[in-house]
Amino acid sequence: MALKRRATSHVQPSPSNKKRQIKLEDTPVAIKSEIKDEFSEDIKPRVIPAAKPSAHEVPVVQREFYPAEMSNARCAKYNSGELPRPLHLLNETIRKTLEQRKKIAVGDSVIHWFKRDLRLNDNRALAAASEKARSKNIPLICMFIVSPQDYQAHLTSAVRVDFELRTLAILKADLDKLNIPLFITTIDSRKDVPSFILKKSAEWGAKHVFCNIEYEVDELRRENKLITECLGRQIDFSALHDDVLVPPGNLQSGAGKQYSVYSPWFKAWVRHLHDHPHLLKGSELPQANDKSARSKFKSLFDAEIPSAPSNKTLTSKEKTHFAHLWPAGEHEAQARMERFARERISKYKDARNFLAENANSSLSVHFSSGTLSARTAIRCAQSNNSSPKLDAGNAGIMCWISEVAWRDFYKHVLAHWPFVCMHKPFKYEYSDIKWDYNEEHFQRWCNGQTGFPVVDAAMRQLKSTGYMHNRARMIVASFLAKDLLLDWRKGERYFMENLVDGDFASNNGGWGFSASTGVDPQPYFRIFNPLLQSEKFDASGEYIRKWVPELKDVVGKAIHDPYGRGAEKIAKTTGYPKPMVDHSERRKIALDRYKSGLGRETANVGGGVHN
Ligand SMILES: Cc1cc2nc3c(=O)[nH]c(=O)nc-3n(C[C@H](O)[C@H](O)[C@H](O)COP(=O)(O)OP(=O)(O)OC[C@H]3O[C@@H](n4cnc5c(N)ncnc54)[C@H](O)[C@@H]3O)c2cc1C
Repeated sequence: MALKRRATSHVQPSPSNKKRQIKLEDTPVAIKSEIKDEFSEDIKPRVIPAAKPSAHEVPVVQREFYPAEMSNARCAKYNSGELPRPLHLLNETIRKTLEQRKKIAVGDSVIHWFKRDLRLNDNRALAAASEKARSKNIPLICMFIVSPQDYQAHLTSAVRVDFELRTLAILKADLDKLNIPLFITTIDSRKDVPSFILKKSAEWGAKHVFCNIEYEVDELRRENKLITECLGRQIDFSALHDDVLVPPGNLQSGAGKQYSVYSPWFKAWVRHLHDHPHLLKGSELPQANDKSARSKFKSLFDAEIPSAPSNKTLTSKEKTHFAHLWPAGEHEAQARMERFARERISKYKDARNFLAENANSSLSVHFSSGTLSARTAIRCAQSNNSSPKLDAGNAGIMCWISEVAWRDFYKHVLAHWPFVCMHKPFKYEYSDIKWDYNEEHFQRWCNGQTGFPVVDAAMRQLKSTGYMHNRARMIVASFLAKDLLLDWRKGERYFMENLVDGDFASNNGGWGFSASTGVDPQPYFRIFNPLLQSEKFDASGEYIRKWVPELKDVVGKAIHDPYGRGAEKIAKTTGYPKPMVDHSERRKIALDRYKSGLGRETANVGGGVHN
C-alpha cells in the first residue's frame, strides 16, 4: 500500500488534465510484477524494495515500472565500461548474428513494425523491408502496436497519443493505396509485445521483420532480445538506425572518447556527414504489393484503428482543438517543412529566441512521432542554401541545422550514458543536491500561477497547445529548479505528460541543461532572472498578453512585473497573483544548495550571473 501511495503521490492532477492522469492503483498487481521482471537484465538481480523508502529515494521514479534511483557507484560502472551499454549489447548481437540471419530464406511475407517512424518517405527499415519483399515478390505487411503500459511508463501525453492515432489513420490510407495492410492492435502488457511479434510472424509466414531503433534503455533491450528469440525460430529480426543522422557511438574525440560538450561534437557531426554523404541520402518509398494481398490479408486491411487507452483519452472538444492545432501525418510535415524553408528559415538565427515571433519551425511534433525524418528536413534546408555544406552559406539555415543536430546529440548522450534514462542526472555527482517537494509550489508552476508573467504565459501555452517555445522551456525549467528549488525531474515528468512533441532524450537534455545537472549544461551559477528574460525576449509583452489575459490591459514595461511596476491595481482586480518567491533571495539559496550538494564551501555565494 505504501508503495502505491508513494508512486501516485507525485502524479500531479491539474484541473484540465485530471482526466488524463494515470490511475496507478488500477494496475493489477500481477501486471506490475511482470513489468518489473521485464524491465531489464541489468536490474533483475536486485530486489525492488517493497515499501519503505530509503533516505535517498526520490519520489519521481515510477516504482511500478522501475527500481529505486540508481546509485552513483552503478553509474560510474557504466562510465568505466564495467557495465555494458544497452546499445553496445544490441550492436554486438546484430553483428554476431548477421551471418546466421543472412542465411534465412524469405518466407511468405515480410513485416515492418512501425514505432516512432510513422511515415512512408525516407524510412530506413521500411525501405529495407519493402526491398526484401520485392526480392521474392511476396507481400509486405505493416504493423503498429498500441501499448498502454509503454505510454504509462514513458509518460506519453494524451495529446501525443491522439496525434499518433490520427497519423496512423493517414498512414493506413496511404499504405492501402499500395495494397499494403497496416495492422494495428493493442497489447495490454508490454511484456507480451515480443511474443506477439513472434506469433504474428508465424501466422503470416514472415521470416523477416524490420524496425527502426529507439535509443531508450527498455527498447534497446527489447530489440536485443527479439533478435535472439526470432533467430531461435529461424526469423531474421533487423533493427536499423534511422532516427538520427549519425548512429550513436560513431563520433569520438581524438582520445577515443564520447563527446559530452556540444560544440566539438557538432564539428565532428558535420565532418562525419560530409565524409559519409550516404547518411544523408533518402530511402526509397515502399513498393506496392500485388493486388492479391488484399484478399489474402483481408482481415488486416479491415482492422480498425484502436481508440486511445482510457487514461490517455481526450475529450471530444480537446480532440477538435488539438486536431486543428496539430494536423497529423507526413504530408502535413512535409508541407510545413517546405513552407518553413521557403519563408522563414533564413531569418531563423536572429528571430528564434523571441517568444512572440513565429520564427521557429514547430516541426518537433513531427520529428518526435517520426512523421518527418531529420534527414529529409536537413536535405530540404540544404537545398534552400547557397552552399551544400552543413556549416556554410545562409546564417539562418546553418543555425537551424545546428539546432536539429542538438536532437542527434541528446540521443547520442542517451545511448552512451544510459543511466540518464534511469532517473539519474548525467552529472550524477549532482544527485546530492537537496530539492524541495513543495506540492503547492509545484501546482502553481504547472498551472501558470507563479506571479512571474513570462513563466505563467509559457506554462499556459503548454497546457493550451501541448507545445512551448524553446526559450520559454529554458525559462520555466530554470525557474522550477533554481527559483522554486523543486526536483527538476518533476518538471521533466510534467513536460512529458503534457507535450505533444515529448521526446525523452531532448526533454531530459533540456532539463539537465537548465537545472545544470545534465550534459553540457549551463553552469549552476548561471541563474536565469525571469524578469530580465522577459524584458529581453518578450520586450513588448505580446507573448504574455496572449497567454495571460488577466494582464492584457497592462501597458508598457509593467507587463513584466505588474506588482513591482505600478500595475498592481489591474493585477489585483483581475486576480493575477503576486510573485510567489523573491528571485534574488531564492537565487542565493539555490547557489548554496548547489554548492553544498557538490560538497563545496557555502559561505561565498557571490558571482552568480544574471542573464
Ligand atoms: C526544458 C526543455 C525541454 C525540452 N523538451 C523537448 C521535448 O520533449 N521534445 C523536443 O523535441 N524538444 C524538446 N526541447 C527542445 C526544444 O525546446 C524543442 O525541440 C523546440 O522548442 C521545438 O520547436 P521547433 O520545432 O519550432 O524548433 P526549431 O527551433 O524549429 O528547431 C528545429 C528542430 O531542432 C530540434 N531542436 C531545437 N532545439 C533543440 C534543443 N534544445 N534540444 C534538442 N533538439 C532541439 C528539434 O527537433 C526542433 O524541432 C526541450 C528544451 C528544453 C529547454
